[in-house]
Amino acid sequence: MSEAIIVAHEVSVELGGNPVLAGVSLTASRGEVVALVGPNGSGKSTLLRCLAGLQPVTGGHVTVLGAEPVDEAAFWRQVALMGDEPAWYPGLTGREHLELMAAVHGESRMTADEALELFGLDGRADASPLNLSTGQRQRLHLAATLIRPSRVLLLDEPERGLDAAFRTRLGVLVEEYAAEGGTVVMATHDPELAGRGRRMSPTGQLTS
Ligand SMILES: Nc1ncnc2c1ncn2[C@@H]1O[C@H](COP(=O)(O)OP(=O)(O)OP(=O)(O)O)[C@@H](O)[C@H]1O
Repeated sequence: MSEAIIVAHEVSVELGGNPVLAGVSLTASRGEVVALVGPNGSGKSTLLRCLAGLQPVTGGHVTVLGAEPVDEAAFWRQVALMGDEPAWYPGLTGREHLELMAAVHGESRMTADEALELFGLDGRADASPLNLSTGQRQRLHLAATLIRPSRVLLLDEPERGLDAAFRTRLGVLVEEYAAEGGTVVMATHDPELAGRGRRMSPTGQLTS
């Protein structure tokens, strides 16, 4: 039996007095990809935020890497979260953002130039992220998330803005991350991407 890296046990969350998650359980092991699927508003992002220690639970419990997730530096050194678009640094190019991530985290999984090539950004490496297209900015965000070492990858709709070819490549990258021993939980509306992992729904209903 593989090592359980993420355990959510009967997690409940209320937001604004409304139940958003009602007794959701999830386990993700080392080397596993779990895809959170379900309609808009079903609680995928909320569950991811619980796993990231950003959303307190009203019932149940969560452990990540054997401890309760906490919004602290030691936790984020092991856990990479890709959610909403980050605030890009004014005056830094795309390449410089990647160099910054690689330098700060150390032992990066690839160089900035390798990441630029892998994410199809080599032609726009010296542009400000703000001057990239929506899909190019999403690729840069993914590159910045995947260049750094981590043991857990939490992705919230990573396919947003990506063209079909790159969505397929993203699926391969996620599988490779897991094959290297990482654990991935990703919320997605893309059926092909969801098919890369074990599908589960925060409502417990899998429609297809
Ligand atoms: N701050 C908040 N206060 C009250 N309700 C909230 C808040 N944030 C989210 N919700 C509600 O919680 C529910 C779950 O939202 P969540 O963003 O987790 O869904 P989701 O499955 O990720 O949706 P989507 O597919 O649209 O991204 C929704 O009904 C949403 O309206």
